[in-house]
Amino acid sequence: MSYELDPVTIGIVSISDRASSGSYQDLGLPALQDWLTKALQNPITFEPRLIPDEKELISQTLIELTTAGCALVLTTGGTGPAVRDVTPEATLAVAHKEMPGFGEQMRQISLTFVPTAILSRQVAVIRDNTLIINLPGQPKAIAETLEGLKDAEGKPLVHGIFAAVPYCIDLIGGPYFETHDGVCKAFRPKSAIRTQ
Ligand SMILES: Nc1ncnc2c1ncn2[C@@H]1O[C@H](COP(=O)(O)OP(=O)(O)OP(=O)(O)O)[C@@H](O)[C@H]1O
Ligand SMILES: Nc1nc2c(c(=O)[nH]1)N[C@H]1C(S)=C(S)[C@@H](COP(=O)(O)O)O[C@H]1N2
Repeated sequence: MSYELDPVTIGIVSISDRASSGSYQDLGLPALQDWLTKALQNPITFEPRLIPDEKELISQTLIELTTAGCALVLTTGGTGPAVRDVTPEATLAVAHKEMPGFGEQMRQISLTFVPTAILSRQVAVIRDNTLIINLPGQPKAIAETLEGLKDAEGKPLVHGIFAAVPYCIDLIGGPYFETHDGVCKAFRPKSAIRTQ
């Protein structure tokens, strides 16, 4: 590689009534940060937020992170059918464009792990130059949905959603995300691959 890696700012948002009030330890932010640090070659600045399941607060937080220059915002939690689960509504409220493929693929991946994957209403949207993606709240679901399912030799059986994230960010005018192929191979058309 003969070029400098772009620095990237990533918002990570854990949405949980109990973790944000201290009833249990938040495992969402560490899981997001660990996976992204493992998967990306770029220098990363994280913007972490731990908030309760309040629609207005979630929307405000997403707007704030978009304005702060995050190319990517990943949320975890609050995507289910329970009364307090409002993350998809809060995300759609700040959307300029919907990206339904991410939610469809995540449910597809998660169904290989748990039959209740169909209960997750997760969405992905674009606001200005930021891609915002909802992940389920179970901390283990974070790596599962981002990375997908691999066989014993590490060959992908179901592609994780992160494979499509770098090219999406290229298309909305963000920094060039470079992954570690062993964790997650980013897919780009040949014409979009940076060589210098
Ligand atoms: N931030 C978190 N840290 C640790 N575990 C979590 C977190 N968020 C969710 N979980 C676990 O995943 C389960 C499903 O997540 P979900 O988002 O549906 O939470 P919940 O049951 O609505 O409660 P809460 O919002 O208080 O976390 C939780 O019951 C909890 O066991
Ligand atoms: N990969 C994966 N996806 C998953 C799960 C899981 O354990 N692993 N849990 C499911 C369950 S039980 C629910 S209710 C929905 C919504 O979860 P959330 O409200 O925590 O976001 O995500 C689903 N998706």
